[in-house]
Amino acid sequence: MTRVSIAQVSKEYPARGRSGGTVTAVDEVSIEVASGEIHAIIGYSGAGKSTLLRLINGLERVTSGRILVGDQDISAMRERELRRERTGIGMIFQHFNLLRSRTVSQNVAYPLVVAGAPKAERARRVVELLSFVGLADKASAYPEQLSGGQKQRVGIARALATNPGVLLADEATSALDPETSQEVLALLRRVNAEFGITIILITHEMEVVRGIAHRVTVMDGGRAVEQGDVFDVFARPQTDTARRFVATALPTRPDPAHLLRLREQHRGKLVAVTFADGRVDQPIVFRTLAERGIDVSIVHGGVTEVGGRSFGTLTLELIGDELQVEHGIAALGQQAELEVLA
Ligand SMILES: Nc1ncnc2c1ncn2[C@@H]1O[C@H](COP(=O)(O)OP(=O)(O)OP(=O)(O)O)[C@@H](O)[C@H]1O
Repeated sequence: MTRVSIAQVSKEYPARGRSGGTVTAVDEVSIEVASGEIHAIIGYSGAGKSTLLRLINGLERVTSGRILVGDQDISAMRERELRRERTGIGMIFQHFNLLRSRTVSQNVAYPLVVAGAPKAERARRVVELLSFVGLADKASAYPEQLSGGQKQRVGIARALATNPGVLLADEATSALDPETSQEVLALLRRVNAEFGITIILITHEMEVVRGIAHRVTVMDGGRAVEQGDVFDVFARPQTDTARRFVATALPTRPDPAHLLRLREQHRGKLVAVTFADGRVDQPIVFRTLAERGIDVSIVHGGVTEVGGRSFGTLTLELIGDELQVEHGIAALGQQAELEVLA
């Protein structure tokens, strides 16, 4: 069980091409990752995610700020101490980074060889890990004989070999098809649940965050622009970046051009109902309207779930007696966030 504390961390690089200038890849970022938490760092390309991950395992050194992994101050360590500390930090990669000339067993054993573990212990651990990731029958296979999902399972087994307290995942499912991605995410959930391993994953995929993370940090331009429980951040995004991510997972409000088209096609009252606190669910909304004899159709939007709580925005067309529709809207306004669009 290991917590990770990132405090006011910045990383500057010399600007490529220009002399004297610097690029701030990570800008005063603070993230507290509790022991046993799955924390997603989401952002577009160039946001600084990979740099931050490399700072956590000490592959890059901070320009300022402090990073604690457990009680160890990664940002202050010398290279030799760091090498030892890294056995407590596993890492998996988008393109798996397996050794092509070694078998699955040898790949998984590799960190144990580096750590100087005795042969018998290595053999025992490899069997245990391959069975955990469901690849016991592939021990003697070579990476090129495996599917992408199987390669990532080997990557996960290898990352767990030295019993790390923290696992860093760098776009671990980005190279996989959606179904295989879900299988790998399910395996990571088991890694977290069965071993209590803290997981920090970077991704540009909203589905990954929704599917696995407890908490999320949204990065933009090197800064952490939004942070919190996944449900809270996605149900009420505060920044454009977070809003754009939510919109990739489900259609939200119609934009003005779309609203014009909806108005042409639908003669009833158009209202947008937002489910954002996890309490109000769809049956309540539809019942409230049906009780007043109002016909309802969903004309746009979507609702999804995080941790069993639903959020999203539905644009509804309400048709019925004018007064009843007004009453319905008033009643609904007591229960959910509602905006009359037309
Ligand atoms: N070694 C380096 N030297 C100079 N600039 C760098 C270096 N590494 C990263 N950068 C710059 O820092 C910024 C953040 O890059 P980083 O790779 O961390 O972002 P990212 O969010 O992981 O994006 P991607 O998903 O595309 O890798 C970018 O502007 C990048 O060009």
